[in-house]
Amino acid sequence: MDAPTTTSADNGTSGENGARGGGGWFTPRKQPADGPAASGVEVTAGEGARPAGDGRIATPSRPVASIRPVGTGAERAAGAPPREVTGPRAVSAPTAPPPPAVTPHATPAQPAPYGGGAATPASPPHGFGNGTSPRNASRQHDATPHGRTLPHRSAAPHPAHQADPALGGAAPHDRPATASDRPAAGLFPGVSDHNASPDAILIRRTMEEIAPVADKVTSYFYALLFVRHPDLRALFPAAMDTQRDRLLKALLTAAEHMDNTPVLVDYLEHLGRGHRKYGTQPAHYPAVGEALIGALTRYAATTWNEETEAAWVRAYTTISQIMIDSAAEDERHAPAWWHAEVVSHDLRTPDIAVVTVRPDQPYPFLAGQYTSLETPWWPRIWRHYSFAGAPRSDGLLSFHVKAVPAGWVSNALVHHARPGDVLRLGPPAGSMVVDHTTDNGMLCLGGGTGIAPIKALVEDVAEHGERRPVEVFYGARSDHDLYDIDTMLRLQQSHPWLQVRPVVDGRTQLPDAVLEYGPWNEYDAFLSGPIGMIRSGVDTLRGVGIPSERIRHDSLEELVAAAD
Ligand SMILES: NC(=O)C1=CN([C@@H]2O[C@H](COP(=O)(O)OP(=O)(O)OC[C@H]3O[C@@H](n4cnc5c(N)ncnc54)[C@H](O)[C@@H]3O)[C@@H](O)[C@H]2O)C=CC1
Repeated sequence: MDAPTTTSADNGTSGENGARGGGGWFTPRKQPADGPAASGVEVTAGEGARPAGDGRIATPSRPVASIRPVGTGAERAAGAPPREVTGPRAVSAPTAPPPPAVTPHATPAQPAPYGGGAATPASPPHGFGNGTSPRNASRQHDATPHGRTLPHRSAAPHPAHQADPALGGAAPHDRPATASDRPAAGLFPGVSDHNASPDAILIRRTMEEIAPVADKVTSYFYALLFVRHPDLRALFPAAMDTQRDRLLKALLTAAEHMDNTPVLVDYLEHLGRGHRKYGTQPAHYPAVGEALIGALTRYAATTWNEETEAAWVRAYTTISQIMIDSAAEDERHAPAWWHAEVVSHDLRTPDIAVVTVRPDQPYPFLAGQYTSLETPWWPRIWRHYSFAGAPRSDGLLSFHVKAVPAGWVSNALVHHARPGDVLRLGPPAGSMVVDHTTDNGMLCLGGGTGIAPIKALVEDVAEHGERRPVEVFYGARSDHDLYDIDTMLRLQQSHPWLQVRPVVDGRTQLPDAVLEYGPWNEYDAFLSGPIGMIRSGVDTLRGVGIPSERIRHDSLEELVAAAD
């Protein structure tokens, strides 16, 4: 799953209503000179195109000429000139999968053409705050010959983060809490326009306007993208369902945290690194940016004007640059993905398997993190799975997988994967990790297969030789579903500081079970499991006096995406 947040939340879904699957045709307000009309095709809300014939051509009001790649951060640092890109059509066809989840792309090397001023390294978008590059503001940097900066970064995953009060909870390692992680109270309930930058206000207004037609916006975005760059379509998964939802969520996240530079930069850097496994190249970013602006132009008609467009171009340009730079930096010390051979497959129940793999090269991660995983049966469909153990000396990695109805990846892993099969793994992510700088007690709630990262945390504490109290509540629907209880009880036998309490549904459910024990106000809390459990768990733990910033769990949004 993903970064921790302490907010209670909805299920993180959006854009699911209505027109999914591409109903209708859409008519643009204007027809650009070199858009789909020029190529004789018409954009639909689906994912393809057909020959134009009745004038219903869907494109942005004008080409987004400023959205252009400038190469990798490494190239720029080496003094390489920006690539020659004259407009949307000049972007060369990519050779590998483009960005799945995210939005923006482009780079700040040329003035934005929309009257909003230039988005250049020397003149960063004010939407990111006070004339300071978001990258500059977030951490220490090395100056490059071009005046841009590159962050210091180690090959290892981030250490545990301290809480970020801006999020009301643990700081995100990978992504900040999104609007969808919050109780419904408007699109950006935790955000006020007071003190917001002008660009942030404009962008949020756009997001508010498109929210009711989010699914159409997303479909139209992909239609524009694939019409203009048909070669990109084959590089996305055959089924775009989850993909389409992720776009808007990424936008919401970026928009919500537009003025929270450290949070935004952390999120985008993670996103940039994560996109390497899709084969995303700098040249893909302009293509996506053009499609994004085209879709917003079409569906944010009320709030859209030159000023708003300029704000989006600035924001997108900066967002893209951060992602491109972080990918380039990551490339210096980590592969884009790992191959991992299945070495054992242990079917614990008819629908739960413990799958152990051997990566083809060292895989550094922290206990409590998760990875993204692709099976050979469903190419380009990636799902998140938490590591079910702390790093091992033999380098093996284990995952607990439950096959869920209609879950492509989970069913493949439980019912088809066998020793010898080769999977692909993305980079580690997530910050539900142990803070070894404190000796606070740890209260851990694991529901169902959510026990996997809890087991990893326990092993991590054991390996550090700490004697802090660790209390694990392991929830399951029945005795039979406590598929890993033997392992947990063995750990308890070995470690006097560990208490494991199985909680089988009945008189009480998992979060409520903690009320019979305690006090917990001196504990750090870790929640892992179904979304409903995490939501009610957060409420319960706050209720017993654990401050929000000491409650950690993975992103609810990613948990939704992981649920198949
Ligand atoms: N890092 C993480 O957060 C991880 C999350 N997961 C997620 O955990 C889930 C596990 O699914 P299953 O094994 O089928 O679990 P499940 O649906 O059988 O639930 C397990 C237990 O969680 C508790 N629970 C479930 N829903 C609850 C609710 N609404 N309120 C309070 N307590 C509730 C109950 O005690 C239940 O017995 C999956 O959705 C998976 O994606 C799995 C691994 C890691």
